[in-house]
Amino acid sequence: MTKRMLLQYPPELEKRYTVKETIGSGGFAKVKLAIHKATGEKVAVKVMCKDSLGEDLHRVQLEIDALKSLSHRHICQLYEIIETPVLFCLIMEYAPGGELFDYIIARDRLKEHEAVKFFRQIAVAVAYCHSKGFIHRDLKPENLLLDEQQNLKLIDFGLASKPMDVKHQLLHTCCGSPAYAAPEVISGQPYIGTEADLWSMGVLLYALLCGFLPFDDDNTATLYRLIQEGKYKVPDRLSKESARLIQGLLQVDPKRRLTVTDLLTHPWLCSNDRPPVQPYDILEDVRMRDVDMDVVQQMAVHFGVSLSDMHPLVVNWAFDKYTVLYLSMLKAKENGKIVKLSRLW
Ligand SMILES: O=C(Nc1ccc2c(c1)CNCC2)c1ccc(F)cc1
Repeated sequence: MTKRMLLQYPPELEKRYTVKETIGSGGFAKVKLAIHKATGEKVAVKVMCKDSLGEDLHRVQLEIDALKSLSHRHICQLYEIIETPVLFCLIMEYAPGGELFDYIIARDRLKEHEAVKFFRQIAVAVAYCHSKGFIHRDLKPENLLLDEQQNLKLIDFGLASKPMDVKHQLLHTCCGSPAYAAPEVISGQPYIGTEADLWSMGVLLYALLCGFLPFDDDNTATLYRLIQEGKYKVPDRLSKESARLIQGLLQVDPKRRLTVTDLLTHPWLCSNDRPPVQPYDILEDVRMRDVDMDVVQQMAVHFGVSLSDMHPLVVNWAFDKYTVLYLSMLKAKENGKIVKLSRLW
């Protein structure tokens, strides 16, 4: 991060948000907590400095394209994009529970029933991404956040890819975190992204249930060998069903590996009289639902325009100040909060 960036945020950001402390910093991004002034709602602002992105600049475009296309209860919602000649600012849904990684560490490991709850959420989110033609390619507990209801939100599509044919198009880039990377990814062979994501989910499930990684070594070459051998210890305390699911995902041969459809119908996910995982309902995509005209009416008063002028600005879904206001108002409403918008004029 350059010093310069910390001193000045875009006026567009300062005008409508009160930027607070840093809540995360990854490779080429810093995440700040911010308050959306109009609604008082907390948001996360992912700030990326263009000139320090270098060849990663295209990854930001990939992440933006992915986030614009994805709308799901277990994917962190994009609210607004503010771009300047030097910065990208992605205003995202805030997840107050922080990273699943910290949640596991704090408990050493999860009890089976809690792992099932979380893993079902991850499985439906990944199935939805794949159905929309996106591969995540960096599935790990650090990229899964907890919201106020302790439900998971998937973040960080910075390594995502959208091959033309998500099921068959071969990918070549070796990326993601080594410990979660599939054997075919680290061996540099062309690979199918969906299959690689399913391997990562096997590593993730193992980490949830055991509190440590199946393949781990400080020496990267050794770690790669362990992954390619695909041999790992299964602690005795794991149930047979969960061990079988992990085995189905951690198949070195991607053609023998479970698919996300196998996953969604696996006994371990559909066990203990759990209802079968609901197929994605397109009404989950807020853009497919009827517009909440009460919210649009409040927005029209706020901006001092007519309802008929306000409506097209909302359904335009430009991820601008209208999108963030509409989505923040909906979220506040869902959480039972009454938001009184002040008049801007
Ligand atoms: O909400 C986020 N992070 C977050 C939120 C709360 C807390 C943390 C991170 C970490 N410390 C505990 C509290 C967040 C949201 C979107 C995103 F792209 C990246 C991060």
